[in-house]
This record gives sequence, structure tokens and C-alpha cells, in this order.
Amino acid sequence: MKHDPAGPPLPLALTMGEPAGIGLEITLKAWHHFATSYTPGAHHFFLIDDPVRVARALRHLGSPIRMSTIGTPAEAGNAFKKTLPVLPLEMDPLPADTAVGFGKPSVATAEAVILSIRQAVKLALDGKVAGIVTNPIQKKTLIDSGFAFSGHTEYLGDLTKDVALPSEGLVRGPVMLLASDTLRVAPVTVHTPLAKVSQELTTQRIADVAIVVAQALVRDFGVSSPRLAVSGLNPHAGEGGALGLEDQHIIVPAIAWLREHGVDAFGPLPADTMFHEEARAQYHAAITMYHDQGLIPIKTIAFHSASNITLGLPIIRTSPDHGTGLDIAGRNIARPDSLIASIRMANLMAARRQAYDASLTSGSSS
Ligand SMILES: NC(=O)c1ccc[n+]([C@@H]2O[C@H](COP(=O)([O-])OP(=O)(O)OC[C@H]3O[C@@H](n4cnc5c(N)ncnc54)[C@H](O)[C@@H]3O)[C@@H](O)[C@H]2O)c1
Ligand SMILES: N[C@H](C(=O)O)[C@H](O)COP(=O)(O)O
Repeated sequence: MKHDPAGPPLPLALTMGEPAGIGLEITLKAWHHFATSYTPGAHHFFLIDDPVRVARALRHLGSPIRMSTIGTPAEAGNAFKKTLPVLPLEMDPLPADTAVGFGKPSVATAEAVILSIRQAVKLALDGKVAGIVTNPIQKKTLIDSGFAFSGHTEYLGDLTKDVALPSEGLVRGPVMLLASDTLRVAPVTVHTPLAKVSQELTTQRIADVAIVVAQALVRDFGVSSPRLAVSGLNPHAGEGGALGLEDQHIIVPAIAWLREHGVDAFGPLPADTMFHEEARAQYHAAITMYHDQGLIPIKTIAFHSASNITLGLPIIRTSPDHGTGLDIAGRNIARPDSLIASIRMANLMAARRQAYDASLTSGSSS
């Protein structure tokens, strides 16, 4: 049966993430945060994981929280008030000796971690969940097991590449956006080694990322006239060509193209001076040329409140901005704040997207 947009919200699907990391611990804390005020029909979520592993991990953590195994996403609502609902992975239970090894990731669990993401994506594409919220993965462990992607962003782009976006004018990602109350940043190259960044940067790629971000600002964030700050690549944005040529040869034409196509973009800006408070007030999102250029500022000012969002997909995906926290896993000290922010963000995006897309269909959007 199709979901009634006027009815109660669909649940979110949380993926298990790296089982040796802090994913389950922050999921339990996030569940506690939302469940205490939960009333039937309100926002809720479930975890896609191995229930046997979860039960064992709960004992290991000495957690008073109880879990319940559900058979379908629709059962999550009834379970949520008193228990963390867990939808089982569609595979055999994980071997006991690999199920809880906090701090010690193993390729033995890689298949489960990847399957959890695939199941979540399928539920989102099938309209059974409002979106997916991914717990952090240990990329090297997955890659060592044969995983061909350098992160969720790239994997989600591949899993959904054949599914049409809901409207023809939308530009496809995947594009990584990290968002907090005070800063949004989108790196053009994502998990690219620094030595290859310059080769991968093209005018077209910068323009495509900027357009996906501009569209999302309108559709998902309610910004009616998005303004984008585009960073340079080199020190001082190339210092007029004296410190590198990409800024003038690749980035300037991208900004010109964007402006010709109605996107209010400006730059290239020296990356070291575009993130202080007064500079941030001039734009709705920063487009940076590589991962650390944008992620260092946002993780510095908003490590516990930012979300990592994948734009340009036919589904909603958010994630905490931090990683697997192997150094603190199993000690019950991990903060759930970024996961809580990501759950809120996914629910907010789902509501805004639904309203925006409906307004397009009814012809009332400006
Ligand atoms: N969404 C994702 O899947 C995602 C995101 C970022 C990093 N990663 C992966 O995570 C792994 C570890 O990365 P890292 O060590 O660079 O970053 P990290 O975020 O895991 O850890 C950095 C520091 O922050 C602390 N920290 C992280 N989360 C915390 C929390 N919730 N509460 C309190 N302290 C917290 C850690 O203890 C550590 O000291 C890598 O494999 C990386 O690729 C995955
Ligand atoms: N680049 C992200 C970060 O540092 O926060 C992280 O590696 C997660 O990337 P994916 O969402 O692609 O897994």
C-alpha cells in the first residue's frame, strides 16, 4: 500500500555501520533521546542489523535498553516507545567471535555492513522509509574485503544510478554536503588523494556540484535564493596566477558558467579566509575543491552538531559527520549529538522535499 503523505511519517532506516565502532552505542543513545518523548504517529526509526549481535552488544555495554526484532518497517512504530526496533539483515547471523570486538574491525563483518546499506537503500527506493541515516563505516576494512567504493557517497551514487530523480530539472549527484546551523560545505572532489585533486578538477564538475547544492538549498533547506561561495584551489586562490593556474583556468570559468545559468555564485575565494564568521554570513553554502578544505572548518566549529548529507540522489541520506571512533568504542562515552542532528535533518528534509515536490506538481511553486 502506498504511503499517505497526509498521514503519520514513515520511519527512518539506520544502518549498522562498523560493528567495532561507536555506531550501536550512539544509536542506543539517540533512541533513548527520541523514545522518551515518543507518541504513536511521531517520527521514529529502526536499525538494520543482526539482532543476535545487537543483543550480545547490549549485554557487553551493560545497557538497560531493550531491543525488539521487527519483520517490516511498518512494525517499527509500535515497538519504538519501549524498545529499539531492529530489522534483521537478510543473511545468517554473524559468527559470535566477530560480533563484538569493539575497537577491532574485521573483514569478517564487511558483508553485513554493506548489506545493511543495501537493504536500507532498497527500502527507501520502495517508499517504505522516509530516508536512510548511515552509521559510520571503516572504509579500509570494507575496501580490504573487496568493496569497490571509497565511501557511502560513491556507493549510494552507484546503487541508485538507474533510478530516475523525481523531476527532470534536478541534476544528479552524488554530492557530499556537510551542514550545521552555521556552515554548509560541499567538496567538489570527495575521497580523492591530494595528489590527484588537480587532475580530477574540471570546470564541468565544479558547475555540476554547485548546481546540485543550489537545487538542494531550495528544495531541502527552504532557501529561496541560494548564494554560493566557491573556493580557490591554491594559496590565495592562485595569487593572480603566481601561485598556481587552476583558479583562473578551471574555477573562474565554472563560476562564470554558473552565473550565466542563474546561480548566484562568487569566487574563487582564498580558502583560508572564507570561513570566519563575517565571511560565512555572505553565503548559504561553500563549494570547496577538495575534502579537507571544507571539512576541516565545519568539523572544527560544529563537530558534534553537523550532518553529512548526500545530495542528488533519488533518496534522502544523512549521517553523523564523525567516523567510527574506534579509540573510544565500547566505553559508553561516545556522544550521540551528530547522529541525533542527522536523524532530525533527514526527517526535516523528507517533509520539505515532500512539500516542495507537491507544490511543483500542483504548479504553485515559485
Ligand atoms: N560517515 C562515515 O561513514 C564516516 C565519516 C567519517 C569518517 N569515517 C571513517 O571513520 C574511520 C575513523 O576516522 P577518524 O579516526 O578520522 O575520525 P573519527 O571521527 O572516528 O574520530 C576522530 C576523533 O573524534 C572522536 N569522536 C568521533 N566521534 C565521536 C563521538 N560521537 N563522540 C565523542 N568523540 C568522538 C574519536 O574518539 C577520535 O578521537 C575512518 O575509516 C574514516 O574513513 C566514516
Ligand atoms: N568524508 C566524510 C567525512 O570525513 O566526514 C566521511 O569520510 C564519510 O564519507 P561517506 O559519507 O561517503 O561515507
